[in-house]
Amino acid sequence: MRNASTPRIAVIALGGTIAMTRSPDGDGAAPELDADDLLESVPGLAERGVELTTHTLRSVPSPSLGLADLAELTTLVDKLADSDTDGVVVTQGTDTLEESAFFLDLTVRADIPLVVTGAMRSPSLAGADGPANLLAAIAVAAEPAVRGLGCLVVMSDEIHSSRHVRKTHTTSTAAFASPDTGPIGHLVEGTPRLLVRPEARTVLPRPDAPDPRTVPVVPTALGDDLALLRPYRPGLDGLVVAGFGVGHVPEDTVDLLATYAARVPVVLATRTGAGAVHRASYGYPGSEQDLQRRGLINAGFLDPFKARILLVRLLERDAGHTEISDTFAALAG
Ligand SMILES: NC(=O)C[C@H](N)C(=O)O
Repeated sequence: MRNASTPRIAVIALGGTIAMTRSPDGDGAAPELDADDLLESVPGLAERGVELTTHTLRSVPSPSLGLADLAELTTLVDKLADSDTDGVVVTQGTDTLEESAFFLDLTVRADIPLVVTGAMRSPSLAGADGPANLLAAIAVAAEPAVRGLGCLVVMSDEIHSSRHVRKTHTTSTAAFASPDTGPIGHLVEGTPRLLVRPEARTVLPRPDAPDPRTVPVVPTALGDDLALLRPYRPGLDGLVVAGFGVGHVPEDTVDLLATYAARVPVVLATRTGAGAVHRASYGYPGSEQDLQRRGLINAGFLDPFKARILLVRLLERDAGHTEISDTFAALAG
């Protein structure tokens, strides 16, 4: 019989480097390992006093994950929470981990501890970080104090809120950081210690069936007149512009962006990697003030890729311009 005080943690594997092996013929690493294999590689797991269930939902590199996969993942997490699961750990590739985590934060109904983790080094490399990250993630998922905090990311013994965390390095095992806030906690001798609480989460109801939307992220670049968006492309449902600095674009792209903003939601984020888009610091054509006067929506602290996830989720439920800008204002800071 199950001991009622033993936390019951579900581990859901999606693939990624944490689950990759190298083929003997010299090809690079590719996902092979399932959730059971991942747990077998974790030293000290038996002493953690948790009961584990495993689910291998996908076995893909994370660049190939899609919103339909995340919708299915959300359904599974909510289903597990409705059974007797106390916490959930999702393992996936690190390339898109910050987007998945934010999607889950916006979408999962349940308020059980939910943690996403991965690895920068595959199991066959010296100093593979997957087992330590998985052990730490399980410890956080088993921690009742993180209940209700939304989806968290645990990497390198740091606990991050999904709203602020970013992959900031291509290879370092310390690739994950929250440039605007720092980590919300750490693992100290294997035990989660929360230092601050993340901002309250917003949960957006899910549509009954996946309803894909076409929303590209378009970065600005010196001398680029956004030719890819010309002539006007009616197939786009929305746009996220990753502008310069606090939210700027070249003057010769302003009319084009205003044309889009008159028809579809256009969100203004920053390509800098940290800090918020401003509202009224600059007043020249192409400044953040000019663009917001022309209908662009301020992404606040949300980076362009998370802004896209939020916009897609809002469009999926047919939110209008006012609801979209109100949600961004409330959630993006
Ligand atoms: N470190 C990783 O997991 C990178 C890998 N390309 C992935 O995202 O699946």
